[in-house]
Amino acid sequence: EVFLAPRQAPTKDQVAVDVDKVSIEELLPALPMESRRALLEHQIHTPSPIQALALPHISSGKHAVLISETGSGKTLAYLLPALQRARDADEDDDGSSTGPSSVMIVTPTRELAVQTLAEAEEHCQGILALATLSARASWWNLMDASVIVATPADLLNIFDNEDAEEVKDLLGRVEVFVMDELDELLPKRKYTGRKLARYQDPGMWPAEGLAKRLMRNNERETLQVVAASATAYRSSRLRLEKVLKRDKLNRFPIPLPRLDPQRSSAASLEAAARARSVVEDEESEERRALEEEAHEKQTYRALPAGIQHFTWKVPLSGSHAAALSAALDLLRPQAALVFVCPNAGETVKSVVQDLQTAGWSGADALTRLLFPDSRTVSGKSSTQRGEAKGWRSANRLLDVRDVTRRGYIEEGDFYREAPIFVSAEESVRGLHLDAVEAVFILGLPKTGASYVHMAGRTGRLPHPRGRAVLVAHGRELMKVTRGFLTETGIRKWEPLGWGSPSLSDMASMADPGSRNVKTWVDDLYSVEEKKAQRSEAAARLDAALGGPVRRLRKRT
Ligand SMILES: Nc1ncnc2c1ncn2[C@@H]1O[C@H](COP(=O)(O)OP(=O)(O)OP(=O)(O)O)[C@@H](O)[C@H]1O
Repeated sequence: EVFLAPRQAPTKDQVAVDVDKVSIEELLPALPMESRRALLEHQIHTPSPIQALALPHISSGKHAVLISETGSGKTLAYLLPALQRARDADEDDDGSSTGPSSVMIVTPTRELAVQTLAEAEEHCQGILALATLSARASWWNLMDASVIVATPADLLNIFDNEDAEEVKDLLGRVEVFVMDELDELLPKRKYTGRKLARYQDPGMWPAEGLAKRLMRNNERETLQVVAASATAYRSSRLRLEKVLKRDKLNRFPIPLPRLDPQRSSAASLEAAARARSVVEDEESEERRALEEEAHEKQTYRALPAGIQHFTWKVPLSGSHAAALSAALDLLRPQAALVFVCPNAGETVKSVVQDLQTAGWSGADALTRLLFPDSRTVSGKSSTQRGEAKGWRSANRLLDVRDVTRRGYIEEGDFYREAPIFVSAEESVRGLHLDAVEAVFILGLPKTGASYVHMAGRTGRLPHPRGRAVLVAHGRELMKVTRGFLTETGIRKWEPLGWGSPSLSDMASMADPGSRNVKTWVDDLYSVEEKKAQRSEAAARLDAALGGPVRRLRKRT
């Protein structure tokens, strides 16, 4: 019944944005007018906990690894102070020998780069020269840019075709280097592409190559490194630190200061200040033992508390898409994201087709949009092939953002026309789509971290409520609900429903005039499927015992 209740209006944040004594302006006094206006437009008044910690820390030029829940505003937490620092550096610049200062932000996908760029543009119009993105940018755009947002492989590819001196010039201007989604940029696994990395040793990720090149070519004393992710676990941090340790100018304190509101009781500005000194103490601390990571994972909550987690059990013979359709009918989200895991036995395309058949006219694919080689350093031919694709996807992403913007979706819209975007995990890493009220994950996610990033596409600020539904077979569900506990910090997945009706049934149910969802879900699943399952179980037992159970009993 809970799930059939009319949708509740999102209530104000319960995810502890209780730093309401402070405002972002107080934390960043030199915030320019454009930024203030942009914040007001997005109804951003009080900083989120990570912002309360990060804004003063980063604007003072200190390095940082930002770790906080998905959708908690990490982007603004690094963007606002980074833009500020680039401006300040420009003002201090006595001669024009070093040229203007710039902020370089690298992301694992072009889509995320497009989104971050759009956010940066809102906050720096007219103040900094130009923000740009390598995928579309010519070399001259890049040379002029104050903010560069791109994937590391794109940047390395562009650098490769240019004069080394000019590249040195460009890198020499970088004042703040940001790695968004650190664990995706520097994953634990090794790069095992068919082609050897052209720039560095085999096994190196492009982000590593870029960081090394930056350190070699940038002589600024004040060069600042910031990394961010909800799941920046120890292994990714160590990998980054290993690169930074090699800096000839010794600019980076190891371990890097870690900003994590959950580890500091940042409930007020005083607490945030206390937390900052905790962080500074940490800089001098010895590297911790390996158990720490286990402990960290155990106590760490990478997803906001406003997300409810559900399971939907698919029978072995049933289809995930049909189960998804039934689950959608129960939850009726304003907009939804669906992830198809590789082991689900279904593809994005087939799921979209099945949803369309079942009457979900708003279903559409949002996948394989990303530049295919954006994650590894690779050969040129694939780069060129990816170029056009990358652009189509980037533009499409902006359309998708509009479609899912709250306010564009009329409350009264018939729920079967709601936008439902079907995708694969990596395409949507880090993206913010506003009205996504529910996320459906079909099949078994690879790791707890990938569950976190998929489920984290809902319940994001400023509407921190959402639902994540894992649609999978019984065994897979068990694996998740038992095995992912430590990585996700989720204590319980509530069962939402089970079974998968035939798609033609779903289609006939798509008539808005005749919907008593609860009744037909009960009819379809509870009675018929349960009966079928019971006889199936009996048959299995028979087989295990070498004959029908009842007859055995009769004989004895
Ligand atoms: N202080 C705030 N109050 C309300 N909304 C905010 C605040 N800060 C950011 N937001 C909004 O929250 C949304 C999510 O922010 P953002 O994309 O930066 O999350 P994130 O922490 O980077 O998440 P992820 O880990 O999934 O990448 C954005 O649309 C942003 O406008």
